[in-house]
Amino acid sequence: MLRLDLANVLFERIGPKGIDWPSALAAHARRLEAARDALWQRKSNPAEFLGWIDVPEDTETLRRVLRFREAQAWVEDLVVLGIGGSALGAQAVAAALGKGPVRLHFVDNVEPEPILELLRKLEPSKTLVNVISKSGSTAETMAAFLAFRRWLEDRLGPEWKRHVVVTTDPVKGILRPYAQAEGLPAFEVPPAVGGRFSVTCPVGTLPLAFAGVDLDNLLAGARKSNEQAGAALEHNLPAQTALLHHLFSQKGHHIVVFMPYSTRLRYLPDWFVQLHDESLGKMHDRAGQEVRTGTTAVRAIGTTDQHAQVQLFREGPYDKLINFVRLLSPSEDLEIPAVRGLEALDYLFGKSFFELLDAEAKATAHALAKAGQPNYTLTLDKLDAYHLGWLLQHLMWQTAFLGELWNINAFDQPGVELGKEYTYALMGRRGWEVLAQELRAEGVE
Ligand SMILES: O=P(O)(O)OC[C@H]1O[C@](O)(CO)[C@@H](O)[C@@H]1O
Repeated sequence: MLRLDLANVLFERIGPKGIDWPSALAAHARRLEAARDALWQRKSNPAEFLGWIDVPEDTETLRRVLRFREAQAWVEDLVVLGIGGSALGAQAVAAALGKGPVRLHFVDNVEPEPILELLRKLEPSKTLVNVISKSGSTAETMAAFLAFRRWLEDRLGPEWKRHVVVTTDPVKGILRPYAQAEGLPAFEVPPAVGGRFSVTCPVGTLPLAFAGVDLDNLLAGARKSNEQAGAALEHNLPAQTALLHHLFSQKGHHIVVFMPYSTRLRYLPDWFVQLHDESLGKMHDRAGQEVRTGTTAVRAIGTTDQHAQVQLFREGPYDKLINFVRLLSPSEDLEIPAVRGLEALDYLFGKSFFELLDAEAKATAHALAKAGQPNYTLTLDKLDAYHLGWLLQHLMWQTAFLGELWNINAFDQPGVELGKEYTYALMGRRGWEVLAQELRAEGVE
């Protein structure tokens, strides 16, 4: 189960900063129901970018992915060339559930030193490169592809083609025709699925197949979230958490801390940050009015960040809503041993590490509540593919519901374009000479 514990957002627990949940839910019932119905109705229209709702149903594509993985038994290292939504989902799930033996590497930056370090370490004949770009135009990913393709060809000759697999849009961009011309295997990012919503399609499943993740259960978990997202409000978890975010943003809580108590989930906040920020930080609403929506997602990991950020979360401004994620059981546990001479630590003797982790999560949530800092907890029975798939899809639904509540398009990202265009100009790309001149006049060269 994925459950919501909202005790620490209620008046009774956190005082005047809190909410009266039953009344809030009743007051927003019609809006939330309208949002739910609108999302389900619009999903068949590709222009709405709601294709991620149906992707977990597509077990046929998953079978193709798994067959491809089985046919590449020789792979020892898989290098993912992708950025943002084309890397973060697979990275988060692989860190949480990856079993090996294939080692995964994510190249999502263009800093030369780490790329060189990786290239020096890899054995080309045992390496498969998965270039992932929906648009096929992202400079970082394309630069990495040019470098890895050359590296493979220099070392393997014409054999390099066995070592590349492409994941891109079925028609748009330059990667699809290139893959066809070179005879490279290629998988699709469905046109109606944006990068940050793509973890359950081959963008995520192909690398995760090499990481040994139980993908049938990952998709089954995502389908469970779909079931909830279509349900009546009292069972509709994403509608409820979206409402929490909406209510607290209205109260001036413009920061959302996403804090799983798990090192295995250490990359999940990175995935959430892109999902949340790129989807919800918008200048205009659907009617074209300037609205400047959004709350800023912040990454944190429990218990680690108790010793870095919790001071601020407790005593700093009342501008945050903290979303804890807590596991209810460990996959394995370790006893903390008793040691003579260290009796001052006897409160730990004989307890387990999981007990300590759990106590710290509850203690921190309550300490924040005592200070009037609103926080809620999503609990997962355990960390497995099913529950993680459920959580990922839940967070996508939450984002979609918030987009509806704020009347914005949660599925585009116009704000990143100008920076890309300036980069083209600075790099001397053909066709961008005028912009390059403008930049020079503005002192940017
Ligand atoms: O898959 P692509 O097209 O390379 O895009 C990578 C990322 O770049 C963005 O388009 C914008 O930064 C993200 O939305 C996306 O996840």
